[in-house]
Amino acid sequence: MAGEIRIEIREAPETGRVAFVTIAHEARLNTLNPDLMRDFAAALARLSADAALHAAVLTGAGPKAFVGGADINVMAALPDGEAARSFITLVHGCCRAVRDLPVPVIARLNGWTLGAGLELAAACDLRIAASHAGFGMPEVRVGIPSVVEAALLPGLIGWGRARRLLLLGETIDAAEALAWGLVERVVPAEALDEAVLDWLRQLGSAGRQALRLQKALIRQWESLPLREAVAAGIPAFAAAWESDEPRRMLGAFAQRRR
Ligand SMILES: C/C=C/C(=O)SCCNC(=O)CCNC(=O)[C@H](O)C(C)(C)COP(=O)(O)OP(=O)(O)OC[C@H]1O[C@@H](n2cnc3c(N)ncnc32)[C@H](O)[C@@H]1OP(=O)(O)O
Repeated sequence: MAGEIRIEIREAPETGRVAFVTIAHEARLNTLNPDLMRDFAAALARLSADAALHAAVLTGAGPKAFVGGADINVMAALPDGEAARSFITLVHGCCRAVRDLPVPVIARLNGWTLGAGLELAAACDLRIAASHAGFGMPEVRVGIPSVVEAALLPGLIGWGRARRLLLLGETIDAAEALAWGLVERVVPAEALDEAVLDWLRQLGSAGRQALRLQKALIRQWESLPLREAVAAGIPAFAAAWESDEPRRMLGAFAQRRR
């Protein structure tokens, strides 16, 4: 089936080592089919093992879409519930692979971000959108519920707005997505790469181990009751001292103050 996953590793002193992951199925708005999803999850699993990686950027090929959703033609041909279960497990596997990447992942939303595409974006740690991008969960309009990582949406935008996306199938523009908290930044398309670079530089100036510990802790905070979420921070803080990063970076700060 058409489409591919492109991985490019770029390394620069101000950003550290960064993986640029592109979902490339431009003719079909980078929609997700089973082969593409298997390749995506496998590629991200390989990236997870890269101990020198500092951050990742996830985007879609071309100017029109980040990901236009799961492939409707494939879903229309699913013969039964068992096949549907396998298909949605692949979608979930892609979102989980993003969440499981131990480094911060920036979603570079270069256009339509719909259905499974919005779930992938929600699975990222930071979202930046081009001003022409559009967002929505049109599943109910094609007779299916929004499931798996759609469950992240209420945490981002609240239950009322999530219901507007999930039940009304509303499509919103980038300005509204920013106002709702669905994305963290919106810029004109021609400024998208510079804005991504700006975030990568900020991540690049932070400790690699600290970012990894922070991402893992945020994931725990998302699912734990408050008391356990707070307690989970203590071993995470202690774990930071397993490398020389805190001593080195705290020491450098103290040195500059002197
Ligand atoms: C478990 C997860 C489920 C889901 O994700 S459900 C959500 C699925 N997504 C959607 O419902 C969006 C469907 N697409 C659209 O409504 C439109 O596209 C847009 C409004 C996003 C863009 O419209 P325009 O700019 O006119 O582009 P275009 O000509 O419609 O699309 C270019 C090519 O992409 C194919 N395509 C678009 N979305 C999908 C899709 N989700 N699955 C399969 N193909 C898709 C089209 O058919 C066409 O292809 P061709 O030129 O061969 O006709």
